[in-house]
Amino acid sequence: MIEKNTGITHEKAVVACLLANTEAITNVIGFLKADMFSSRELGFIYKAIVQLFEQGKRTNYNLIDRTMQEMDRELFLQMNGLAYDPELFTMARDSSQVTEYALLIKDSYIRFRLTEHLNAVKLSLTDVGTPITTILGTLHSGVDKICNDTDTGNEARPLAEIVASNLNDFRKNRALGLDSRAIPSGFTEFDKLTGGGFFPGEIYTLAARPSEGKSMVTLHILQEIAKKGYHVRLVNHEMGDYDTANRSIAMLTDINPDFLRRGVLTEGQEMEVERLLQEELTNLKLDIRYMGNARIESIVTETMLACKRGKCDMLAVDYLQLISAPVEKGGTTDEAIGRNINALKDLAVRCNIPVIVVSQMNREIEHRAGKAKIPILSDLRNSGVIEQTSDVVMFVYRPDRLGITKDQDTGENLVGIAKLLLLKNRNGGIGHANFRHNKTFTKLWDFISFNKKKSKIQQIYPDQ
Ligand SMILES: Nc1ncnc2c1ncn2[C@@H]1O[C@H](COP(=O)(O)OP(=O)(O)OP(=O)(O)O)[C@@H](O)[C@H]1O
Repeated sequence: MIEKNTGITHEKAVVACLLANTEAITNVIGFLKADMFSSRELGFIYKAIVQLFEQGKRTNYNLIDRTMQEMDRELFLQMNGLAYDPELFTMARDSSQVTEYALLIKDSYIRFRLTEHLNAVKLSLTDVGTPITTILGTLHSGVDKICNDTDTGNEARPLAEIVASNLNDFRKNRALGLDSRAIPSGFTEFDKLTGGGFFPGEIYTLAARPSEGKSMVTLHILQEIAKKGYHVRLVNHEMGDYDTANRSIAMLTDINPDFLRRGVLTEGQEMEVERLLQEELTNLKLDIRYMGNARIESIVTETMLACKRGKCDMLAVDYLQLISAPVEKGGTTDEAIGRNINALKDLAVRCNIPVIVVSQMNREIEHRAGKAKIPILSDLRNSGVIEQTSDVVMFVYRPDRLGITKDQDTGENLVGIAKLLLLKNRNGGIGHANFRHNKTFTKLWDFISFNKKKSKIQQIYPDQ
């Protein structure tokens, strides 16, 4: 038997959590449906919240009220909108419990549907005229329907359905004239190695020694991708918007970063920034978001909303260890960071976008003998779980920063050449991809096209 009051308490708790915390919806939307609520009114509020989320809108009380009015004015007036139950705004709302409560609602709903169904079957048993095979058939089909309606035990999809959806994708990509569904990084060697660049649904961990250039490489890649018309998003935990923008200016103009840091430019430099704004940045869809040590739920929700609005083809997070990672009782920091990177992987899959996550390294490499200090996978900080979850793990490696100016095997000049070392690639090749940088690492270039235009660039940057 369903205990109606217990059910209502959970329903109230879920709605109260969702009203208080807009991010909590991402925890429950995958399995909780409005008709699972036994309270018509609470189910209605939930339905409005879901609709807003599907439209990519961040919820607030006014918006929910308005949406409810639009959805069913009669019911809205009957219950007096969100004012229906003032307790919703005052009851204790521990949003960490929202998934648990929502699962209890789903559980109650299935029990309720099963009870209804079994009662009907029981009744037909008393009718000796109904063949037993019919009764058994009804029993099975009813249980099947409940499972289908609630996605219980039916989360898997038939292979044929998935292949058909892939086929649609193949056709769309060919019609668009694409070589690969991956988003090209702007580094030709990297794209060649990976089969096209960054693949939707995959997570790319980018690590390096301190100040080796992780943030610069990430920003550069996002800029190059945005230049191709993609809408990209950088969530920054380390650098404020002002500094990120200054790095972009330094990358895209010839203004010395020291001037930008001081915040005072010459009139000529101001004109250069003005030109940059008007000619290159106005239509560049690169969104920057400083989030300090925000919780992973905030990053996930904001990104999901941006994706639903068609405003996020790719996400980069700089950097993993600065995302808030509360350690559970008896747990470890590694487990907490593991939960964060798993949530980012899930986000990449659910939104079907590539996610770059910048990560720190541990100090092991500094203790290794020899000059080369070439990173290995176990140099990743919190390495186990990061390595397992990431589809690709790559390191920025700058030999000239270690005083290595010539390749020992090939004799190649390494000054101004950095490498992306791909040490893990679940679905593609591993190896290294070169790129170019100037002496101060304020500008990066594709290795291949740089070589073609080398003489021109050398006139401007003689250190190359
Ligand atoms: N606009 C700029 N202003 C100052 N330094 C810059 C700028 N652009 C590039 N650099 C140089 O690039 C180097 C790499 O910086 P970046 O922040 O990308 O490294 P990181 O590996 O992300 O660093 P951290 O370990 O601090 O996270 C810096 O040491 C700095 O010398």
